Amino acid sequence: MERKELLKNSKRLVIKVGTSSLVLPNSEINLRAIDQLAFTLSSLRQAGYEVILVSSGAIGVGMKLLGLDKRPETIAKQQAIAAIGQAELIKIYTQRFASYHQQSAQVLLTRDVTDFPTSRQNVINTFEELLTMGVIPIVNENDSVSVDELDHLTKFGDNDQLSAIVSNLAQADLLLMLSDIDGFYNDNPHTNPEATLYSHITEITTTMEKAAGDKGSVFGTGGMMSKLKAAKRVLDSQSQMILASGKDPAILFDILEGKEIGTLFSNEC
Ligand SMILES: Nc1ncnc2c1ncn2[C@@H]1O[C@H](COP(=O)(O)OP(=O)(O)O)[C@@H](O)[C@H]1O
Ligand SMILES: N[C@@H](CCC(=O)OP(=O)(O)O)C(=O)O
Repeated sequence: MERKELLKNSKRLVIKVGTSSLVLPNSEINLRAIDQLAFTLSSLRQAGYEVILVSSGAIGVGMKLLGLDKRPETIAKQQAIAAIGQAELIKIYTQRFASYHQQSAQVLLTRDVTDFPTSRQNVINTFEELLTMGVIPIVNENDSVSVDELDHLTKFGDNDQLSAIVSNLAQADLLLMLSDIDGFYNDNPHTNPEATLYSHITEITTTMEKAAGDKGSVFGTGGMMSKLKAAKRVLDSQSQMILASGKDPAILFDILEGKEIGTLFSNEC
């Protein structure tokens, strides 16, 4: 089946952007990318799509505000930095979305909230209400309070997993994962120039898992393996995901028109 055909009923979208798309290599906030993202998502909303944004960047933006060039070791410091960065990140998003006449909202989640049935249902209800109101929810992990303890695990792991969980909660038709790379290759293209791009994957195989290497930037936590894990969640819930470059967010217009961009993960073939 053609890409266009596979995507034709995709109305409810979750878009995930990683830190590498939001923070420049020199640690400055990538205001151009945030503005273009706000423009693109506002346009899609106005064209009738329902849009949820899962945005990383709290720690990256917090580091920039404090003038740090590497992540502090202690959890307490990382959580404090996330609190600083998240507030600034949302301030920038709110301003940029408002300039395109688009209302946005902040939803911060921890894993226990999405695992426990009553609070899970409340999250689902919140997404439904916001989408009905035409609002774009901006979701991140509540990094400042989430913990990774054996008897009390409230972290998602990373935002790739969070975006797949949000897609599932909101019953999204399509997860658009924007990364610093234009798709999934049979080897890391940064170390192997011969690597070739997968354009459509129906099933995650062990060969693919072996080809998925580590993350490419100092700010993020995901890496390609984490994107494959997210894709597996999406395929297991009979939904679809596209991994593509976040360099120019306007790429989303072309993707939704069905152009062969990035890697499509879909059970349908
Ligand atoms: N097989 C692969 N295909 C594509 N990228 C890969 C692969 N293996 C490892 N990578 C690395 O994964 C990076 C993308 O993951 P990550 O750094 O987590 O991105 P982001 O911060 O955008 O979420 C790429 O830039 C690349 O260095
Ligand atoms: N919640 C963290 C993001 C963690 C994460 O997964 O980052 P990334 O790999 O850049 O998507 C933050 O906002 O800094």
